[in-house]
Amino acid sequence: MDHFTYLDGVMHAEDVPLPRIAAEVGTPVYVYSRATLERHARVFHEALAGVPDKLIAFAVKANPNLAVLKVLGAAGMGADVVSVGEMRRALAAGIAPDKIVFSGVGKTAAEMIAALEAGIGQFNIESEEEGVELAELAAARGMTAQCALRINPDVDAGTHDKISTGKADNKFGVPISEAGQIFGKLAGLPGVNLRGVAVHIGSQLADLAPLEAAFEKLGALVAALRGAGHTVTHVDLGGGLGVPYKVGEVLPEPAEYGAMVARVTKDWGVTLIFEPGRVIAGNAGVLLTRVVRVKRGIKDPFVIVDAAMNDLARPALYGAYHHFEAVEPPGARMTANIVGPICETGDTFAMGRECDALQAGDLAVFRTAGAYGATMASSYNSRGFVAEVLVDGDKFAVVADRIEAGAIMDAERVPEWLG
Ligand SMILES: Cc1ncc(COP(=O)(O)O)c(C=O)c1O
Ligand SMILES: N[C@@H](CCCC[NH3+])C(=O)O
Repeated sequence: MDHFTYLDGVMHAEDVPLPRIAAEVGTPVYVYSRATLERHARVFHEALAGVPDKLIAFAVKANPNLAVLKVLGAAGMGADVVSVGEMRRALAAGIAPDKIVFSGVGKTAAEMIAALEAGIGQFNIESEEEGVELAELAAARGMTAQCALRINPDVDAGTHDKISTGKADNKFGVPISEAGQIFGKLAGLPGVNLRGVAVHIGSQLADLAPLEAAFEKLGALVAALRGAGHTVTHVDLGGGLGVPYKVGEVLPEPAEYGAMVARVTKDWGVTLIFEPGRVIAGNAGVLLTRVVRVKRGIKDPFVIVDAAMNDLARPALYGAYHHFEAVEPPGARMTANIVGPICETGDTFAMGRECDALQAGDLAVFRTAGAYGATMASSYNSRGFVAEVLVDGDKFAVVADRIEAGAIMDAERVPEWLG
């Protein structure tokens, strides 16, 4: 049961001390553990031992760092991508095109053409309109796109509203009530081989019941489609398995998820596709930061760190909890507001949090930052982009350079007529 514990991975399983990384690379910096990424890939794979025919495609959006993708690709994973940019990254990391699945509600014609030309394994079509357009693009090129139809099963995943994707009023997939009719229409088009269905109901799921409900609905749909004379060979069950963010928090283990999937799908006779993101990368990374100063507050002091909402957006965006602790715990504790330097009150990681007693200059980490961390960074307040480091036993490498604060990008122009 140690797959996602906090105290191994970057902080303890690797031999490179975080203070050395801070000294050599500077802070803030994301630090990922190769050993933990590989272990999570293996644990997830082993959890699905009861599923004979499968593709596990890492959700690139969770962590598109090239080195991370390379580690996961070498561990046997394919890629779930939602843009041509993610597709290019997966390919550059050596992931074979036929192990790439393209999801997303707004694929442009240019993106679909690029993915057709790259020969990706499957398009997850999110609407009738998209299916018709893809069919035309493929047929015009004498190609056949391998496709699944993404279904919106109208199941409440019980997660944060902003990352729920399977309720009827969410923008994803086609309503399950119309799925049979839309499948029939698209299956008849030249240019597509509609070979299955797909579902993804949301992220950071703390309970298997909504997933099971969605999968049951999908199973019934597969039976109905076959009853109507369609061939169904592939079903994509998406991602969504949650991870613990709080010490001691208990979430469904991958093994429990795998057992449920094997039970629900045992008679389906299809290749199953999985798109895990957070469960693979979340607890394989931390955001390493330094305390700039501690400011007296009316109630609790403000611990001002050099990381901010532009580096780790989840607390500001979803009110998300990230465990915060000193790299070298002083023993003493304090209650503090943990904030970044950005000029918005939203740049707050935690209010009234009990944590290690920290002083200016101390190093600390936000845990569980390997997924939806660096990938959601921005340069707001002209802070530049955070660096990323991969640790592997007794060595480490910078795998994404810091873009310095206030850097003027090649892409930026001041028109001559401004004088
Ligand atoms: C289509 C799709 N697949 C996979 C994922 C990965 O989800 P998670 O990181 O929760 O496993 C997402 C994000 O929620 C998604 O939108
Ligand atoms: N960005 C979200 C997850 C979104 C999942 C993408 N479908 C998070 O940080 O929790």
